[in-house]
Amino acid sequence: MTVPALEITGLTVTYRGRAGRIPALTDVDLTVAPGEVVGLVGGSGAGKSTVARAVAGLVRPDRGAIRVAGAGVAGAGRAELRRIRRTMHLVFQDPYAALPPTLRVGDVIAEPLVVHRIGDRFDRVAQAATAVGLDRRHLDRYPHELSGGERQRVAFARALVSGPRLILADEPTQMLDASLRRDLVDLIARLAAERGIAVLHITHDLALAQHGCARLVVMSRGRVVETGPTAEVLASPRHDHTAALVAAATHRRPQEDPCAKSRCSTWTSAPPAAPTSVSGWTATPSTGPT
Ligand SMILES: Nc1ncnc2c1ncn2[C@@H]1O[C@H](COP(=O)(O)OP(=O)(O)OP(=O)(O)O)[C@@H](O)[C@H]1O
Repeated sequence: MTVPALEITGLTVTYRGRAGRIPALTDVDLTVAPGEVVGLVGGSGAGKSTVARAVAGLVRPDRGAIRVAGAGVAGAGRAELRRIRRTMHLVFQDPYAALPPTLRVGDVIAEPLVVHRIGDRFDRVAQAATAVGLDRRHLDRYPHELSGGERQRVAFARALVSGPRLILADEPTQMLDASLRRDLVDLIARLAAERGIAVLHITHDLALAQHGCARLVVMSRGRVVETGPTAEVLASPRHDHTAALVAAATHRRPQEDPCAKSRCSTWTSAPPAAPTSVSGWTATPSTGPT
């Protein structure tokens, strides 16, 4: 049997702060297979981001098990957690805040290679950039010199560069223009299919989930209330919360349907060819960081 890229069982998380105890997750079960894109949907405060934070080891669960490609996250020591983190990557919703502004894009993408002491940096960065459809000339620019859509592609190139088994994408389309959202979802689906990367895609947008996620996990108030193939869940929701989400999404369309705009297919086409002569990150490998 294939080992799931992500397997969560009985995950329970409580935040403790000045406001007291806030139960964020209760007995959450969830799996993502290699190459599968699973949409994690639910209303605001349902606990979706807390799932991603717990998987990344950023919040400590009260109980439950989290396994990434078979390795346990909860209770892992620092060295083991570091090793597990090499196999997964988080992409956040805000491509403006997530990228270090003082680094050139090539160095931004290379960061995980530096952190995890992985060699062949020049080639890996160039391959990751090409995979997300970035022109190599972007590598010498700074994040503020890119559009929002390009920055989010940089975020995905950085996620890809160390060869992860799992990408946790927390509302990655949220800050993008509607016309670019579906392009990003197509990119995620392609990366999963071509590279066998498992993706947990957290989103509010059911139209995007329908387009890019094979399976949905629906959360409400810290619990998983429904899960199943996306088409099935959306066509005949079994839980009231799912039905309400579907009704709200149906009501919003078609004005907010990102597919209504003509730029939807931009990223689905072949990535642009790399230029042959430029400087810095795009120069010969010997001048690039290693
Ligand atoms: N750092 C924190 N300290 C205390 N409570 C928190 C913290 N982060 C989140 N919460 C609470 O935990 C619950 C789940 O929050 P979470 O951010 O996981 O939900 P979400 O489904 O991702 O919401 P959204 O879609 O609005 O981002 C909410 O009640 C939230 O107020």
